[in-house]
Amino acid sequence: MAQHVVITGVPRTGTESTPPTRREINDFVKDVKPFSLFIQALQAMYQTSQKDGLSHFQIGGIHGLPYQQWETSGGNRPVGQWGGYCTHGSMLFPTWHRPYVATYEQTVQAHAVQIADTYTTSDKAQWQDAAVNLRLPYWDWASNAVPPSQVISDAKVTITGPNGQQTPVDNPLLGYPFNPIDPSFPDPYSQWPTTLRHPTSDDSDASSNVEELISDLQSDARDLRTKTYNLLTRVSTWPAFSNHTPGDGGSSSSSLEAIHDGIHVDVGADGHMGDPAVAGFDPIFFLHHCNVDRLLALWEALHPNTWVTPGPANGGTFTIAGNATENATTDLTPFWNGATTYWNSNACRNFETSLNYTYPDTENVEGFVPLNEAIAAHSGLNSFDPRVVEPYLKKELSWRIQKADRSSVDISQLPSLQVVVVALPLHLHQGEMFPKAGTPVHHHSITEGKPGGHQAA
Ligand SMILES: N[C@@H](CC1=CC(=O)C(=O)C=C1)C(=O)O
Repeated sequence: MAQHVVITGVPRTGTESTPPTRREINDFVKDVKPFSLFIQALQAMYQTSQKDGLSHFQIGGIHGLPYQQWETSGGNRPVGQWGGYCTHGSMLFPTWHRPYVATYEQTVQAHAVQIADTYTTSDKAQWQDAAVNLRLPYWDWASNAVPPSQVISDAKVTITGPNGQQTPVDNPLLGYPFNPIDPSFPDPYSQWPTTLRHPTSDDSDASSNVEELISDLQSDARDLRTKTYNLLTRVSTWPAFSNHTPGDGGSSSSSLEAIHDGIHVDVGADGHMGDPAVAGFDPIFFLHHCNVDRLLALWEALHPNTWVTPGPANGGTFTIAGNATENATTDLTPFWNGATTYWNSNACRNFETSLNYTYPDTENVEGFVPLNEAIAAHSGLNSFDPRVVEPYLKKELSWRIQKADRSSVDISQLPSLQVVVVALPLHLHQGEMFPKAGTPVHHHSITEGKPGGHQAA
């Protein structure tokens, strides 16, 4: 038995064929069930004792302060110059944050499942379903530089509670109230009872200056969009993509980490988000990093043959020595993936299968090619009966991939391609003008075993 929390992502239920989608925050806040469950799950994590490894405080504290061991990973004190576990300025910046976000996500979702079980409404099953499918929302700051009011300014948010009543509750997305303020915190963090964005002062009665926050994000909006576009379309090596240490033709401002740094500063200014030592305590950190992970996912899709290259640890972390070399198999501590092993970059490269989530942008794309006319014209069978057509198509159906410039692409270069044949039975009822469609029937044996054909799960 493992003596520590194991990061699995949200557990698979067995009934889902593709993993559920992480959704953009503007869309997410409008969907009553996931939003209500998310808010209540955050409340539960805030109420969990700060001594518990899965409290909001302890997960947030993996990143930087209190610079302590989490879930038995590493020793009693940092081995690198930086006391937190997060890897900054290093090749591992994008991939370290992947299991980190998954840690928060699996904890939120586990609470949501328990909360959904307490609903006494007639649509309880739908609440339970919403909990099973709940994933962390991401804040796509390249499209929507200013997050919705539920994330930055609403003191109260309205949720539908377990009795079905709409209830206004204190908004946990505005900040985390420390309970207590950790004794390791230096000034001014030792003064502030809650996380702050653009704090109005260093005193204990400081508040967040939301107008200033909005104004900073608005002035950065165009820049964020252009930089993100350039990142996806022009940056093509891992050293230049991954982190803000200039490398491989990259610059200190065009990498994923550099763009992400700007958001930290825009959101936090002199508050928690602006300082890696305490940024992980602000709940917006996880919406932001969910988007950083999405950009990694998009970049992976655009550069399927490029991945983590070896590089210096740049000062190290709680567990990584400052002069170490990191690569795709370096342990992403403290994220255990078993009793004695940790996640590494290779293990979480395919996030859909390893951590059980997807993004709207990377979900399966589906297209249909009707075969009726071709079968009628070429087969000479005089029938659409599947028993007649199936053996014919097994023998004759072929496909190839061609680019817009008509050059062909080797099918083995596109492992995700799946061609399947589906028959749609039509029934013409008496007196009706058009036939009604029945249930589609798959004929997987037609394409199975051929390159790009049906792949058994
Ligand atoms: N220190 C970064 C901003 C920053 C990055 C982080 O990764 C973080 O957690 C908090 C803040 C900068 O000044 O640009």
